[in-house]
Amino acid sequence: MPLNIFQDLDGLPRIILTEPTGSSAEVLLYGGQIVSWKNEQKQELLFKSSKANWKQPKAIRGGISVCFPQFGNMGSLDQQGFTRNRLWSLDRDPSSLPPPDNHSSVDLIFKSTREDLKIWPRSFELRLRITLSAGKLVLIPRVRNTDNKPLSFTLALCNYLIVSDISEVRIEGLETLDYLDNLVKRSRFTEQADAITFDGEVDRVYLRTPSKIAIIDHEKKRTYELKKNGMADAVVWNPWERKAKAMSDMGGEDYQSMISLSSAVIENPVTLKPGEEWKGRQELSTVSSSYCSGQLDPRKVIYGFQ
Ligand SMILES: O=P(O)(O)OC[C@H]1O[C@@H](O)[C@H](O)[C@@H](O)[C@@H]1O
Repeated sequence: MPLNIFQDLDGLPRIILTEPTGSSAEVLLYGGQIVSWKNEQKQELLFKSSKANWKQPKAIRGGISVCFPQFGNMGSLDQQGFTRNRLWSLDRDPSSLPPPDNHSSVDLIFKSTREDLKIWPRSFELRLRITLSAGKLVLIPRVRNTDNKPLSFTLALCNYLIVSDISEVRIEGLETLDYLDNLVKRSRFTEQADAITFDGEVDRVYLRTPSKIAIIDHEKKRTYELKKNGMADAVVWNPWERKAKAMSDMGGEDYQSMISLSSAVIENPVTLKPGEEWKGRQELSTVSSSYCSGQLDPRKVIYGFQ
């Protein structure tokens, strides 16, 4: 059965993915952005700002967006690159990946237009496969160098997740790692805490992280697991109150119910020879936890101990 593409009231073509247990996801062709992921109980898992601007050309504040070919302001392009602010297409030939399941998977592609080539004169194909299954959302980004010279890029899958209260959330899996602190001119530090907790603005690029990171939300009794391959780094961001209030597309109190944890390749940019392809993978899932004074051993979540 073909994919359903809806043109909603905002005029943004969107694709709805569903799967038998009742979970669903919504994907916009604009930016290849995932704007909704609901679990079997129809609870939304992806944060969207209460002041999200659904008008192009800016990406919507929230969901999951692909920042390419530049992370943040680490280059001459606009913040987070330009592909999140462009219209993508359905990829009818996602060759080298097995055929998608039409209900629960979609393949998207972005290729630069003539105008884009003026901003970044490199020829490439950026692909994204989004697959929904019971309790899981899997993203496979791919980049092919279709130019006749080498292509270098940084990339991030910027995930905005809903949490009950940011002050009560812990991130496990990043302890003892080095990070670049975007709030201190990207200075390098080593994480000293047992877990990342939040009591103010955080904007850090953790380097060479393990492939599994957990966000433990005690109040919601929910743990998000992020598993990633091909993307060595992870970005943790929460703007906190002052910055949130200064942002035109973020509600002043929204920072309390979100955490942004991104899979990224930043420290060592990818360089592709002509014709070469890079592939990454990110799997997001939730584990419900009945955490109560130490019942949940976070090491089980991270390392899978029984
Ligand atoms: O406002 P943007 O471009 O979507 O970026 C939001 C944030 O995204 C994070 O990933 C970056 O680390 C932050 O530095 C940035 O402020």
